[in-house]
Amino acid sequence: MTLDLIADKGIVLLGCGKMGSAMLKGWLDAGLSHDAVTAIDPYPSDWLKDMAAKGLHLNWDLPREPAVCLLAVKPQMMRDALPRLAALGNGPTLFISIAAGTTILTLEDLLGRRTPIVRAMPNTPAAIGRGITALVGNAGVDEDRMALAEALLSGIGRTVRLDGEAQMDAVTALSGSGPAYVFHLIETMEAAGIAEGLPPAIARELAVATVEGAGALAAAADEPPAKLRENVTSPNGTTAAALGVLMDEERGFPPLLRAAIAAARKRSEELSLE
Ligand SMILES: NC(=O)c1ccc[n+]([C@@H]2O[C@H](COP(=O)([O-])OP(=O)(O)OC[C@H]3O[C@@H](n4cnc5c(N)ncnc54)[C@H](OP(=O)(O)O)[C@@H]3O)[C@@H](O)[C@H]2O)c1
Ligand code: PRO
Repeated sequence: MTLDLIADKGIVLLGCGKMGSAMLKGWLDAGLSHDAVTAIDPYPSDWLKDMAAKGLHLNWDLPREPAVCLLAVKPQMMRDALPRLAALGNGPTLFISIAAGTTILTLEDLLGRRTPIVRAMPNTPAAIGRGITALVGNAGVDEDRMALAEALLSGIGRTVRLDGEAQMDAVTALSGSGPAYVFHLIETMEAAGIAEGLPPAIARELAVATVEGAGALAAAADEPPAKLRENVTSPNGTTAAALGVLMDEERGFPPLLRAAIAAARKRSEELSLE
């Protein structure tokens, strides 16, 4: 089973907001044909309407037996929205849900127990092909369908297979929500630079390029992030002065990030019950 199957039988997106659009943009940029895509969204964005003008099927009838249905509505909307696709359950169509918290069991209840379902957690850098998506399948997902899900999701970045669904709440808290933490880091670095006297445009450029470069170096280097941090830190220098604040075990990054990611994980668990 390859991506040719998607080109041939089509892909349906249920919900095409921020994350659905980020993924769709990544696939279209990677060469997926517009007319292989059916998007269902009650209030389509201008971007989605532009894609429809290029051949995407917007709020059309469903294809008879699409290769994939991507479920990208909010978790709270899933029970209202999913019956629209229920006729495709218990068949060959692979369902991929990216909804935070919504469990495979809930999706099986709505679509049928024999439905092949992959639960996946992507992140928004997917829009430029630099996302990372963790995925796990139910018993109906054979190796061919898992490979199809990985091939599709690797079109928008990296993929990682989980050992079990129980890991998904922690993944959501770390990499699903994670880009927001990094964007907030950029915002606060920029604001701190301005407070120290830099013009706003220069502070923004320095903050974005520093995070971009450090992320790329961490991804490319053989050394762990701790060694890369040490390489920046001259004895009794400027970095050591800053890290004295940031690495404080009471008030620095370690307790702050631990609390933030625990809060996100808890919220993901709660969403499974809503
Ligand atoms: N954003 C992220 O970074 C991210 C990352 C990983 C996973 N996720 C997951 O992705 C899902 C979507 O999140 P999002 O941030 O993209 O939210 P979003 O921007 O609100 O997108 C959801 C889309 O679904 C539409 N919708 C609402 N009811 C619908 C229905 N009955 N049928 C079809 N479409 C319907 C919404 O339209 P209206 O706006 O008009 O209501 C909206 O365009 C969530 O389950 C979230 O947990 C998000
Ligand atoms: N955005 C979704 C949320 O905030 C899920 C991960 C990223 O709930």
